[in-house]
Formats: sequence, structure tokens, C-alpha cells
Amino acid sequence: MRLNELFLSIQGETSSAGLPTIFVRFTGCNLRCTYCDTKYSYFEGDIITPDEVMDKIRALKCKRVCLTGGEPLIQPRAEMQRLLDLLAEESYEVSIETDGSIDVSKFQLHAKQRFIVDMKVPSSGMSEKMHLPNLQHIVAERDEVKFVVGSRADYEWCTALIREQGIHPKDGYQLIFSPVFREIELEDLVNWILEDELDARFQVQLHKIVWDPDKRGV
Ligand SMILES: C[S@@+](CC[C@H](N)C(=O)[O-])C[C@H]1O[C@@H](n2cnc3c(N)ncnc32)[C@H](O)[C@@H]1O
Ligand SMILES: Nc1nc2[nH]cc(C(=O)O)c2c(=O)[nH]1
Ligand code: SF4
Ligand SMILES: [Mg+2]
Repeated sequence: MRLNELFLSIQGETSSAGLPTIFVRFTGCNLRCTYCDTKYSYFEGDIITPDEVMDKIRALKCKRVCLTGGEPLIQPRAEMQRLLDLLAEESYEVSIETDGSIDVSKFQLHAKQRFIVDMKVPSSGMSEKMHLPNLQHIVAERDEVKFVVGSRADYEWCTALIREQGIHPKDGYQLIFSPVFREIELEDLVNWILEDELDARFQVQLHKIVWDPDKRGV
């Protein structure tokens, strides 16, 4: 595995936003989203074993972990699975931020572990790379589907996908809409969600409010 950074912060996104969380940011990504705020993770990092990652996590005295990157699921599959197994053995709560292009069915999750599947909108330039079967593999009550929206056209792509893939909140799916940072008016995205009577979570990236938006390690 290659580790870019590992730090304790508050979760800035998802249903556990605001809660103390250890972030394990892996090096490398198979996509190049136009809006990516973590380009430094594409190449910077050091080789590390799953057991050495666990040692670093244990040292931070927090039982909530977010595996991210870069794209965490391009790490060697056996090593990522071992890390998930080790985290489960010690009862960590785990979220995995994944970019929608990797087949999540290759990984076995344990109790208290969930995927946050980010379905890349057209303005990301990566929509064509989405592995759509992921939306049939995820577990509605466990996992979350995130849409990072940079325009009204992006938003409409999302609502079409929700209909086509049958992942509507009324069927128990946990959806998140997140604005591309400083790209759209927050009020617009909120109004679109309310107008469509979508029981979806609106989020802003809390860490970009608390700290400088370009600060690493938060
Ligand atoms: C840096 S990515 C790493 C995990 C994975 N590669 C992915 O894209 O889901 C973590 C999250 O940050 C989001 N993100 C990246 N740049 C952003 C930006 N400029 N504004 C809002 N969200 C952004 C991504 O869409 C993703 O949901
Ligand atoms: N505080 C904080 N929360 C986050 N949630 C998801 C993040 C990510 O980069 O995957 C992230 C991040 O980079 N920082
Ligand atoms: S998939 Fe995630 S890490 Fe990769 S370019 Fe897109 S936002 Fe950045
Ligand atoms: Mg981030």
C-alpha cells in the first residue's frame, strides 16, 4: 500500500459529518476529476503495510476511520481487504470514499463498515468511467451515494441516474448532494433538492469552513 497522509480531524462529509475521524489517505487515483481538491495525493506517498497502518491508527485514540485518497480501492486488493479485516477485529467504524469506477463487490465489508460511492457527474469529466453495477451492489441501508454537483446539468444527470438505477430515497437509499467547492450557489442546490422533494442529504465540506480550503491534513 502507499500512504499519502494519515491524520485525525472531524469528518467534513457524509452522514457522520462533524464527528472525530481518522483519515487514511492513500496515494494514487485512476481518475482525474476536473474539480479534484486532492491532486497532491496522485503521486506523493510512502510504501506501508496494513499492519503498519493499524499501528498509526491505534496511536490516534479514535474509533472512527475514513479510508480515502486518491482512490483507496486501487490499492492492492488483498492488502486493502486485510486492512478492512484488521479494522473490523478492533471494532472500528469505517467509511470508504470511493470514486464509483471500481467494482466494490471485490471487497467484503464487515459490521460498521460502509461504502461512500461518489458517482461522477458530467462536469467532472469522469462520468463515462462509472461502474454502474456498483449501484445494484451497494446495500441501501448501509452505504451512501454521493453526487458532487457543479451545475444544473450535473444535478439533472444525477436525478436521471437515480430514476434509471432505482436508487431513490423512498426505497431506502441514502443519497448525498455536495456542491463542487465555490462552483455553484449553495442556495440553488438546496432549492433543487427541495423542489424535487428528494429526501437526500445536502452537505458542504465542513473542513473547508473550519480551515483554509487548501490546507492538507485536515
Ligand atoms: C478527494 S476524493 C477521494 C476519494 C475518491 N477518489 C472519490 O473521489 O470519491 C474525496 C471526496 O472529495 C470530493 N471532492 C474532491 N474535490 C472536490 C471539490 N472541489 N469540491 C467538492 N468535493 C470535492 C470527491 O468528489 C469525493 O467525494
Ligand atoms: N475533514 C475531512 N473530511 C473528509 N471527508 C472526506 C474527505 C476526503 O478527502 O475523502 C475528507 C477530508 O479531506 N477532510
Ligand atoms: S476520483 Fe477522487 S481523488 Fe481521484 S481525481 Fe476524482 S476526486 Fe480526485
Ligand atoms: Mg478531502
